[in-house]
Amino acid sequence: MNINESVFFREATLRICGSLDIEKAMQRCLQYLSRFLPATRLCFHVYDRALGIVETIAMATTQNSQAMALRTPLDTRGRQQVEDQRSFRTKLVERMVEDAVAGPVVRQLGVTGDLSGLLLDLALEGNFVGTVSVFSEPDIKFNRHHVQLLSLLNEPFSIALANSLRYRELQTLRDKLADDNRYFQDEMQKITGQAVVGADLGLKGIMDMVRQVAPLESPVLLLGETGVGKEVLANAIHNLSPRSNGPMIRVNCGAIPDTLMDSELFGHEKGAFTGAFTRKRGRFERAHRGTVFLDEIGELPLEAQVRLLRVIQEKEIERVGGSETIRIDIRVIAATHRNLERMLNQSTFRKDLYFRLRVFPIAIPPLRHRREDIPALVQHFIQKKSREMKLFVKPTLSPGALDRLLQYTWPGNARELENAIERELIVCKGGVLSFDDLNIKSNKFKPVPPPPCESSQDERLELDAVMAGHIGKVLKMCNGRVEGDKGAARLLNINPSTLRKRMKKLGIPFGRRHVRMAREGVEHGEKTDTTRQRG
Ligand SMILES: Nc1ncnc2c1ncn2[C@@H]1O[C@H](COP(=O)(O)OP(=O)(O)OP(=O)(O)O)[C@@H](O)[C@H]1O
Repeated sequence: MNINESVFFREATLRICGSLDIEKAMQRCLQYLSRFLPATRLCFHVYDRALGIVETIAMATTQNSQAMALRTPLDTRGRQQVEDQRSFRTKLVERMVEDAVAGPVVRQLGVTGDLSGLLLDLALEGNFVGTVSVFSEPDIKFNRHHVQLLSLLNEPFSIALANSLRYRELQTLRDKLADDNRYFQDEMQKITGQAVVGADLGLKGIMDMVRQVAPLESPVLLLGETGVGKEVLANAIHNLSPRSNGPMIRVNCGAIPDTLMDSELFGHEKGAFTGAFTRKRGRFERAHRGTVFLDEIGELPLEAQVRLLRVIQEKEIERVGGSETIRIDIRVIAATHRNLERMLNQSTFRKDLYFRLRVFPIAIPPLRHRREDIPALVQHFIQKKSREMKLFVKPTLSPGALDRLLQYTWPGNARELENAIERELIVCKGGVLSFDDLNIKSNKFKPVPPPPCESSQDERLELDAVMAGHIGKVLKMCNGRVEGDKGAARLLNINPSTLRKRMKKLGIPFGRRHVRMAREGVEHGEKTDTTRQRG
């Protein structure tokens, strides 16, 4: 047969390099080759020199093709033959079954019959990549002419095999990453999926709200002093939501330098700025199909607030230095210990963003207003810290220790309690915990110091106290009268029965009792506050 070698080369190359799907490429190529050679099978193999193992990574017939990882160990003779043949590029094997290398491979593949074979060692830029083998039809032998024809395809076969190996490696890495990801998500789940201590006591009302909002897509704004458990509740919302199998990505808005904010949140393309050596996905992109937890949202600079608003509204981002718009499916939970309303007035927080985030606000009370949670939190932290510190004997509390803990006002909330327990475990070396060092005397029943931030937390969080004080003042002005033209309800512009309900809830006496107390000069705001602090 007269063959135009350049046409043969071009057509075979187009087929073997025409698809990243190596199975498809091999089958198309074999179908073409079989017009010129008595070829029935085409295989790619790699050789592990250290182990003396031939791995067949794909095999095609003219009807089908499959990727595989079939490993054939060679005996000493086979290994020696591979070494001896290193300098040969193409080899004609008259009878495959009798060959020290091809024989075991053919048997491993389950191919029978008296076949001859062509083996072509593939090299790219001087490096050995693997081997391609072509099996003949039974009882038909390849000849020198076939060897020469197949040798023309060394380079395209090498490229195809190298690409396929790279692709396979990428897939393995991708599977491994996905597996790691699943593992870490599970581990995170174990850590973050922790029970919310106090869920049935001091945080009962809060947990009711969490359960209400968790199944929805609505943004949630968690408010509360530092260390009060905002992140714990953000995790609880995520874990109870339909997105619980997706990622929960936390962004500490106060910890990212302004200059890195955009690239951290939205990611960047390779070369977008000095030091951007690779493409990086931002936190929003990573949170796709999950939840993004924007902690310390009050710390976000104004410019970043504008961009955040756009992401929340349009659910799409652009990486820094990129032009592609990427759609993202995220649910947003934000948290802050700051007084956002005051920040609105000071124009340091955008109104539009505030109203977007504040769809479902949850204000978490400080620990001093839910002392009933302290015993369970103490046990929880003792267990957690003992585990972390690898203490095998569970430490116990000395008599009076719990009382001391209950009397303290915990300006740093659960986090401060956690730290106090860790400190005590270190000092007591895992023995009996007494908390003698806790400065309770000076702290006991003192007004709670404002948290270390520019806003007054108590002012916002003790809304009930403010409300009680205001209602008390108006009642005084109205001589204790609730209803009528000169009643407090009219001045407060609410329905009298609503006012009574609220007064009852806030513990404000009405009727004769109120008049008597007012005469005695009892301020409702103070009364409510003191009651709460001791409660
Ligand atoms: N109800 C709770 N149950 C179990 N652990 C809690 C609870 N509340 C707080 N903690 C623990 O206390 C520590 C502080 O909680 P967390 O980080 O959630 O507070 P935060 O309000 O987010 O603080 P910040 O405002 O400083 O970010 C964490 O170790 C957390 O696990």
